[in-house]
Amino acid sequence: MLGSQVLLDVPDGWEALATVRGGVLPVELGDERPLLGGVDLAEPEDVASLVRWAGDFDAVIHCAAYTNVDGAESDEAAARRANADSCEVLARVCAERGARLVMVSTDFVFDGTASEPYTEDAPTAPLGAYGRTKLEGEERALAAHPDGCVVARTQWLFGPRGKNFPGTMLALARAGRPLRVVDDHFGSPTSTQALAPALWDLARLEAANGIYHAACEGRASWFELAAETFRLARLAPDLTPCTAADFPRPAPVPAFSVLNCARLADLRGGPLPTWRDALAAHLESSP
Ligand SMILES: NC(=O)C1=CN([C@@H]2O[C@H](COP(=O)(O)OP(=O)(O)OC[C@H]3O[C@@H](n4cnc5c(N)ncnc54)[C@H](OP(=O)(O)O)[C@@H]3O)[C@@H](O)[C@H]2O)C=CC1
Ligand SMILES: Cc1cn([C@H]2C[C@H](O)[C@@H](COP(=O)(O)OP(=O)(O)O[C@H]3O[C@@H](C)C(=O)[C@@H](O)[C@H]3O)O2)c(=O)[nH]c1=O
Repeated sequence: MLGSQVLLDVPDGWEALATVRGGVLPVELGDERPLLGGVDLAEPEDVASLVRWAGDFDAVIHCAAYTNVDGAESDEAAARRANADSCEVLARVCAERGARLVMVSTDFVFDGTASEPYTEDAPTAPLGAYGRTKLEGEERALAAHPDGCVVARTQWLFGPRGKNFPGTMLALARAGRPLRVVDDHFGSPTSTQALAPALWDLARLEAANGIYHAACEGRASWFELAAETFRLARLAPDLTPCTAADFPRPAPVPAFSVLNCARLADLRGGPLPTWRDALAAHLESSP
């Protein structure tokens, strides 16, 4: 989901090369976008060949990951490979080449017991395998490339391509399904369209270093996000709030993971848009 948006938002003066693991390219991006298939980013040989083939580069924005939060509980090794091994492989290559690495991470590195938005230096304590392996990726990337690695932690992503919560809600509602949605977990829904330019800034701005929280402004429960999605889409499904306990899932997840994004706003001269504005823009462009 996010990687395709980053590729669509290449800033003026930059050229980008994107990779996918399978041979199938996201054709809707257009044939002219430079995409390379068959690259496993956790495989040092694949990355070494890629770099030999691509030549000099200034930065890598690492969006690939194992994002099936529940699936990671029963296959942590696969999650670790995608979420941690790949970060170290890329960090080593970037360090050798003097290039910057921006790696995308998650609010799930926190345990969700806070009551105020998490700052970058708040203690991490992931509850499940997805968050644990993402945190390991952060640590291994920063250790391998201390002077040139930037970690961008984001959360609750939605966007025009790929599986995302507002899209799931719209599909279920259009299928006429009654919906019960968790109303006691809170985060900041964030659009890939708002986030991608911020990731490019983290890659471009020499002043950027260390960890940044990068999410849309404002907070919501999943229920509030569903309700706003239906309001904007002019749908009125049978929607009922429930607790997380009413909606059991394999992975333990944080109840409150709102991120304090002041550090990124200082760097860029302003915050990302509110999640409500970002959701409206998303639904206007992909109804
Ligand atoms: N979605 C969300 O709500 C959030 C996401 N994030 C982070 O943002 C980033 C982007 O997430 P999102 O766009 O949702 O991810 P997606 O799940 O949509 O896409 C992840 C991509 O990574 C690829 N991938 C996985 N392992 C490898 C590998 N070893 N080598 C090459 N490619 C690989 C997958 O390929 P394949 O199809 O072959 O498996 C897939 O195309 C991730 O780092 C994620 O952890 C952070 C917070 C929230
Ligand atoms: C489909 C459905 C989900 N839910 C709840 C379950 C869950 O708590 C919440 C969101 O469901 P998702 O499957 O989108 O959640 P999940 O995949 O856990 O979302 C997370 O993904 C990873 C990659 C991140 O990094 C996080 O920031 C976060 O976005 O909605 C309902 O309450 N009712 C429903 O009908």
